[in-house]
Amino acid sequence: MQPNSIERLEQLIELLNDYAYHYYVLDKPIASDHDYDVLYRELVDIETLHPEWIRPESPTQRVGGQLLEGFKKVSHAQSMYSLGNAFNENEVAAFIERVTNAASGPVSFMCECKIDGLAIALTYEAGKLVRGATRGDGTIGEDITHNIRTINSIPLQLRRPISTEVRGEAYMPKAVFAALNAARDEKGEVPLANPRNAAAGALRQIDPKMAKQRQLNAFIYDSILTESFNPMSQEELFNQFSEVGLRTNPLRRLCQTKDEVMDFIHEVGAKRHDLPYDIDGVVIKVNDFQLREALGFTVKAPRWAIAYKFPAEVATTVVRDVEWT
Ligand SMILES: NC(=O)c1c(N)nc(OC2CCCC2)nc1O[C@@H]1CCC[C@@H]1O
Repeated sequence: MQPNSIERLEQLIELLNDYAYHYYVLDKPIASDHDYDVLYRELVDIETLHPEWIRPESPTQRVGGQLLEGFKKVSHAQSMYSLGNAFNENEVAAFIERVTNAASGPVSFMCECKIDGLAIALTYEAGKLVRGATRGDGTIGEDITHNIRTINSIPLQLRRPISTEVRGEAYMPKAVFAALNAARDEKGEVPLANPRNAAAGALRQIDPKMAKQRQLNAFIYDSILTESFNPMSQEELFNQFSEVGLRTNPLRRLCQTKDEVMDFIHEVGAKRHDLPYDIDGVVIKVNDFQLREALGFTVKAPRWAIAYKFPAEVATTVVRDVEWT
């Protein structure tokens, strides 16, 4: 294969995107940073020699050059629903009872961490990322493709050439939030209030270079054009997401009873402070898609899911000991 050939360019894109999948999506690197950097440099060199060969799915294209004036509006093909809330075990029990009464047999529930970030919608055509949008009011969002592309765990090209729209949560990892605030403190700048606001600010940046600096991450949890996926359940949908290269949160559990749901809620609640991301609860979803179909939606939210919210935390303000002179 010729060194500066289009075949070599295509091979490098495939290789580098595969390395990125293992590193950012599976969190299991298969190449050293050095090896990645050497190949990345080779790709940049070929693209510099032949700019007409540059592909949108090339890893060198994550940070675009042109700045937008503003954000285009996006009307969601299917509403991005919100979730009804449950604040205690009784309300969880009531949800489970209501759903079980509507079912013809035992119901299983997929329980997921409720990531405290921003809902996003990603559109892929023939496996290539063509659009990223905010939830907005659930019906109309904003086109933030240029910033979505800077999130390393969101593939620019799926591992299967499918066309679909998937939904998930973009968030700022706690460690990134702490580092950004330390840097701002150094410069005497006002600190960011919390990771959620910081992520919202990042996705609203006009300049993708600024968004990239915010080092956001994302988990995918839903899809609306499921003809590309043919899942019978949330469990299967998560497995199919992984197969095509989409990142999902492994901290989830399929539960058969209210007690198992509550056990998961208590376990996640106990480890909440050690998680690398902020959560504000647990989302409890009917696993089976046929039962979801039967239950349907209210105007605002699905009848087949509920968000158990953790009690608001008491902000412990540390009062410094005053040196009495
Ligand atoms: N924040 C989350 O981690 C989360 C999740 N794990 N799963 C869902 O499922 C959707 C599917 C249909 C209705 C809710 N939604 C989530 O967050 C939503 C986005 C908008 C309102 C909720 O925060």
